[in-house]
Amino acid sequence: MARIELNRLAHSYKAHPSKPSDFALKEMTHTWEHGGAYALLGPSGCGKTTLLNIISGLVTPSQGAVLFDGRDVTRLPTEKRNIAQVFQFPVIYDTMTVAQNLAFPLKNRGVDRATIDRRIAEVSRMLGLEREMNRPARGLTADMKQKISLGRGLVRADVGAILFDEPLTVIDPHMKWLLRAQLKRVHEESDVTMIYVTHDQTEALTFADKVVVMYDGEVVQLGTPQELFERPEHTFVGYFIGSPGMNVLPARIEGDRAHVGAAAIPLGAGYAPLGAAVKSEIGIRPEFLRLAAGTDGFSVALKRVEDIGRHKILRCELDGRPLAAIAPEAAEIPADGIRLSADPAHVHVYADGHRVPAAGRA
Ligand SMILES: Nc1ncnc2c1ncn2[C@@H]1O[C@H](COP(=O)(O)OP(=O)(O)OP(=O)(O)O)[C@@H](O)[C@H]1O
Repeated sequence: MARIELNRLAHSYKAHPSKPSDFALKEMTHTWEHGGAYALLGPSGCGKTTLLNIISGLVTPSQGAVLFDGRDVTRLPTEKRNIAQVFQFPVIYDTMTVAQNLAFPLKNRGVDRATIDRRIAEVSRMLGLEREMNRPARGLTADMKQKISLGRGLVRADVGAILFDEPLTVIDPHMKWLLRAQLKRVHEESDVTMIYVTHDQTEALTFADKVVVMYDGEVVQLGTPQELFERPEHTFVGYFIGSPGMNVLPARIEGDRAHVGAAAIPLGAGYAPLGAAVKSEIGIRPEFLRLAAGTDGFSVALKRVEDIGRHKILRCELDGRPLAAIAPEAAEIPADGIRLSADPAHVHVYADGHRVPAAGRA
């Protein structure tokens, strides 16, 4: 188990970085609690692998420190950090059997035979590899090889953290679900800190207790799946998480009203003026919009209705911008124009992408 602290950490691959865009990782300070299951989530190029490699010791950061349980490990090589790693593609020995591959990290550290046998039996059961144990790794499918890689990551009981870099990329979709559920169970049983890199929100939300959302070299939010859903701290989080993502609309904020074109949308509380220089927007998740009766709410142009079984997605436009709303499966959708209303407690205000706290609301 390890508590991982990132202290004013930043990294540039350039020798002489001079501007923010030279940094693959912009300055961040975070503590990741021991025993937590964290997912690093973000689009390609946002810096996830760079951050993971700094934690594992493959990359030395150009600024700041990494501490494991209070000990500065910034300049320690990977093998001195007491971590296990699982990469995107299988890293196994083709000439060894499955059992020998699983035993390798333990044998390497001089663990006794009885413990090795017990651990590889546990891990093989967990991953459904029992029947393959005596087969040579060569010739196994990519799926199977990656399971062995996962097993090698999980086999040591003494590691402080296990780092996974998109470990299920080569696994077929059905098996992905099973393995993710197994990893979650392993985490619950072992209490080891796990950090799991992915660009897939489903993978992140089903695996992690805490999701670290990265965008353009920054951690834009670190929160539980529910926090990311209910209170996105950045428009990117709102847009990236959820299906469909949060509606983000340019808006003029006046006290407790947001004006989008002709629509005046009530906010949950009053806001101080944002200033003319900032890009002011509101964010409303489709789940918090509903069909309004009579003259309630605001008028939108309905473009199409998608029936996805559990509910309907109303694809609308407000002031020429797309706006999605979720309606119950049984809802009658009027053909002659619709009005929507938003739950004011779930209308967020953003200045230059960052959520603005309301006066009187956290
Ligand atoms: N060894 C390197 N040398 C120079 N630039 C690099 C190096 N590795 C990554 N970068 C750059 O740093 C930025 C962050 O890359 P990184 O691989 O950390 O992102 P990522 O979120 O893991 O992306 P992906 O999901 O595609 O792996 C990108 O602009 C990338 O081009």
